[in-house]
Amino acid sequence: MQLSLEGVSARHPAARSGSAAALRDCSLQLAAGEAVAVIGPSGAGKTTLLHTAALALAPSAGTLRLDGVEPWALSRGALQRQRGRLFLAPQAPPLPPRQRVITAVLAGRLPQWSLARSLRSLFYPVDIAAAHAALARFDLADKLFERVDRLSGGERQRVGLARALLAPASLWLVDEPLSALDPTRAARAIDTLVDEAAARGVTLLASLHHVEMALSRFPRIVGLRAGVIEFDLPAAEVTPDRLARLYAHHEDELSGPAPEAAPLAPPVPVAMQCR
Ligand SMILES: Nc1ncnc2c1ncn2[C@@H]1O[C@H](COP(=O)(O)OP(=O)(O)OP(=O)(O)O)[C@@H](O)[C@H]1O
Repeated sequence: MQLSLEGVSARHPAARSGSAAALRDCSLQLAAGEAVAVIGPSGAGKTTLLHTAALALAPSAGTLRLDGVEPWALSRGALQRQRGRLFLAPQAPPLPPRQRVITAVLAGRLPQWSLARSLRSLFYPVDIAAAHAALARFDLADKLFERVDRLSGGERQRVGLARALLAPASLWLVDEPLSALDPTRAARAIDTLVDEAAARGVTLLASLHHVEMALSRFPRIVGLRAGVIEFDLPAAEVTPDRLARLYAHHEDELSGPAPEAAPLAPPVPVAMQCR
């Protein structure tokens, strides 16, 4: 899927109406199948950008297009269908605590299921093999029937990512997928996401705190600071000098969060595919 933002401004998903824009005059084009990482210091607007691209948040100015279509100009039903073509993995996946992992992962399929099938799957999970395979890609196959509230923060985060592999989406928007993962799991998780997106021809836009991981895994890097795109470059052209300017006064964030030490951000409201 192609994603196009032209002069887009937006408020943070948890902000009250009337508050200042967290994303300002942002223009960005992603071709179908492209993989792009967004980096920048805390508060730069990465979450706001991803939620805007995911149609969870209407721009306060500018134009957003998906495959040339302006979703916010469509009827409510058509907008909802466009949302069904996207997958947003928030920093803290909104997983109901008593839910089984299999149900949480199969929820990725909701946009393509009828109401009857969705309800049936709550009690008699369908496509157990697909859920198992998706979890296996994130080293969680043994957690298939575990309850979500018995998982660690890192495991919950990986369950949220495994959902992408079941979603009927052609654009994945992944917000800091590594914050609760140790370095080895973080590398495996990001490799899985990038590889699976490439294999499926899915467009991938991911925000990452871990700059080295972004530069080594993504061909194109967008640097965001104070709601403004500072650079949009091939990874090889993101020099230490550019990074120093992007992270000025936030130098401690340049090496990424300490593994396992970084708490998950509190969930922000997300427009979910619920029936
Ligand atoms: N709950 C809130 N209400 C209003 N404004 C907020 C709220 N949370 C954040 N903001 C504003 O939105 C800006 C962008 O926040 P956003 O979460 O999009 O940045 P980010 O780059 O994802 O940060 P982080 O890396 O810490 O997750 C912040 O600098 C702040 O000004």
